[in-house]
Amino acid sequence: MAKQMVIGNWKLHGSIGQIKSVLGEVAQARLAANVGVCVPAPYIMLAKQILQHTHVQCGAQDVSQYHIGPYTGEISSGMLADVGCEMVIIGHSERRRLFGETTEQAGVKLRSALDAGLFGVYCVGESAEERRQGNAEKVVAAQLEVLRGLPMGLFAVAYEPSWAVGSGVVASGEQISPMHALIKEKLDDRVKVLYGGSVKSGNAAEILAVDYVDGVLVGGAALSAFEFVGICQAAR
Ligand SMILES: O=C(CO)COP(=O)(O)O
Repeated sequence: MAKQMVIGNWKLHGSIGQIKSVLGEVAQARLAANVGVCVPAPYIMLAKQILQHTHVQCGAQDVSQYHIGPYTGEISSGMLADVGCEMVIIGHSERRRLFGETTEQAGVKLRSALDAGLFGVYCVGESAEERRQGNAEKVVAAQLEVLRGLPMGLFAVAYEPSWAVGSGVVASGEQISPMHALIKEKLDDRVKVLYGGSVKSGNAAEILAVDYVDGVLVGGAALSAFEFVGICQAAR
């Protein structure tokens, strides 16, 4: 079986000092897993430099749907590729919920990222209310619609139920496994499906052993070298 993936999402955290100390330790760890770190955009080049002699890839957390032009504040996929960025998270629940990003926009962003040669990490997931109403599968299926026709192998899907993100509540194997199976069934069984939501070094081995889990997308625990390296070491 191909190596499981562990991707860290730093969100709006970090400084030059913190990037140097955490990624410096990650660089020393000689990780066997397929690892990526998605840092805030101003630190991508620094992260690249620190991780240059490792297999750890560097990523961004969002990208513009536009390539070039009068779009103040935007960063294009071409610019990310230009500074050595290798992957990008797209459609994270925080982008959708807090910044009103739509599935259609996320689909355009993903296509733009793939065109620039970036690996896409496309996030899907339901809210607590949507799960309570029995609509989790329907919500995720609708978020997958924009992936139709995309070539496999150039992106992964991250299943991150928003109620598990930053809450300390991890989805159970009984919730994760059928959702990952559904995602593979809707797309292609070769698509890598990662789980995200309160993954820590202490629960990573259990989550990574769940059927149809090809890796994890890690938020808070990615800010600690001890935690993040522990999660990477749990990957098979
Ligand atoms: O949103 C996440 C990763 O993208 C998950 O965040 P936490 O690991 O902090 O729950």
